[in-house]
Amino acid sequence: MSAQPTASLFIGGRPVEGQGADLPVRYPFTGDVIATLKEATVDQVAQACAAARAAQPAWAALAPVQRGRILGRAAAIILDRNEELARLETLDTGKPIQETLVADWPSGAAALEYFAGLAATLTGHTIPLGQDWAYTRREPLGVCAGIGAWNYPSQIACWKAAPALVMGNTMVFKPSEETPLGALKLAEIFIEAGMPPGVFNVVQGRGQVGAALVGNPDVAKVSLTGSVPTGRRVYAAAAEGMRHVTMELGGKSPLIVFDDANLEDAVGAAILANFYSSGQICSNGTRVFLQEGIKEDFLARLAQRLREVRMGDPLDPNTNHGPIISPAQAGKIRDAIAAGQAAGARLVCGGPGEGAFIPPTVFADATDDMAIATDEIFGPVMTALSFREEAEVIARANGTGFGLAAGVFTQDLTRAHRVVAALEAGTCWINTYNLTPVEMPFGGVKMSGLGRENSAAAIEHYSQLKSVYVGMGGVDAPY
Ligand SMILES: NC(=O)c1ccc[n+]([C@@H]2O[C@H](COP(=O)([O-])OP(=O)(O)OC[C@H]3O[C@@H](n4cnc5c(N)ncnc54)[C@H](O)[C@@H]3O)[C@@H](O)[C@H]2O)c1
Repeated sequence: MSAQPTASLFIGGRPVEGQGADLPVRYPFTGDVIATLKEATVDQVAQACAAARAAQPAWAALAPVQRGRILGRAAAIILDRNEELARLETLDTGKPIQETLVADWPSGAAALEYFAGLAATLTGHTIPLGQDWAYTRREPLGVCAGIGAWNYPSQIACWKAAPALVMGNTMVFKPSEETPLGALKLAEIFIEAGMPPGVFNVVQGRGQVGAALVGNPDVAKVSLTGSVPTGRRVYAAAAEGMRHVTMELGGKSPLIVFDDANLEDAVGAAILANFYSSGQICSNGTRVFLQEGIKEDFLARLAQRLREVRMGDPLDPNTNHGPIISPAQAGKIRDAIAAGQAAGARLVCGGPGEGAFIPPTVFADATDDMAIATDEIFGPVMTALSFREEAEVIARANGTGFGLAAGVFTQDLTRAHRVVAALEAGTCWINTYNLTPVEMPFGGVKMSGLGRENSAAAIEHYSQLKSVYVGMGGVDAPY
């Protein structure tokens, strides 16, 4: 099984071979090497940034509707080839094909379509000042660097490229070293859709290639999806050059289930909030707070439904739980499971699993200070905590440095909105979980990040305002 691309990088509208270290790409299910890429050297990162800088003025000078049209064509190509692209995404990530067919490229295409439509609506304001007046121009930032995580590689590339490009910026994108294949396809599709060379470039490599990109003097903005420790480093490096940032980082989000909730729906949401994509989702609600009266019923029903999980070959359409991205990540998840057991939490179901697979794992009777309740595991591990009262659960839900997402299950309308208003999280769900339509802003507060992706809000993070004061009369100088 091979997924070898034409070349490792994409610079100035064409595939270019990397001149750096080898980057083997393994299919997480078998561990087989399906492609061997080469990292970009620091010089090649600079070439990609120079190509993006050279392409930017002409790209920005197009009418917005022309840029939108190209993004729209790219979305149509993606949707047309969704099956082939989903297969590649499954090989790259190990995620079940039943997920990649609906959640990865289709979500990327939706972002391209959304921002394509928004393109022609982006305007400044006029400000009346009596005789004089002022206006604002919403202008691009220049070259934007995008850096991705491995869990949703193609979706992340599209979510970053769409608002950036539609605003007249150009981009150099570095996918995660674990999942380098999808972004190269996106670069090809953009060219096929009529995008000028140099508008979207791809470089490959590990953290130090990302660092070279962040520090490149041509780069005006950095948008990172990754962990909090990486986010801290990238934000600090970007600050050196006063670069704009968007930070989509990790979480340990609360999912609060009150005793009046529809139990079956809440159990379903807990499954989606913990085990979809083998739990490798930033916004997962991994601290599930259960009101005391329903705790045991909830856990019993959850364990029952989890028995129906089908782990196995990700390319089998019946498989709904795939392998973990890498042996290193599986090892970290197993360490977290062992720490939960050592700390005395009750293992309701699951456990360390075998090889690349870790089954849906549920801990109960945990306390807020256990590592399984404080640290992001980024795997299929849910921690159930019990609570008595609303004020108590709000305080405990907020008792974390993270603030990416949160969910509330209750039939009480006023309580749902009251609790959500009190939660320190950038993205909240009431009576559902983990839905991230392109129409809705997505992002975190506190250590989980800065800026927003998706929706018109994303445009603010890929543009800057120029204010223009227009004098309509004489100039009255003091001397
Ligand atoms: N908020 C979100 O939208 C979102 C979405 C998906 C994943 N995540 C988070 O991502 C993490 C998992 O992904 P990961 O393990 O790939 O994250 P990571 O932080 O290890 O790596 C993210 C990216 O940053 C690059 N990188 C590493 N060091 C760098 C440096 N010094 N300078 C520039 N780039 C550098 C990596 O090569 C990779 O491309 C989890 O914490 C998860 O919650 C967040």
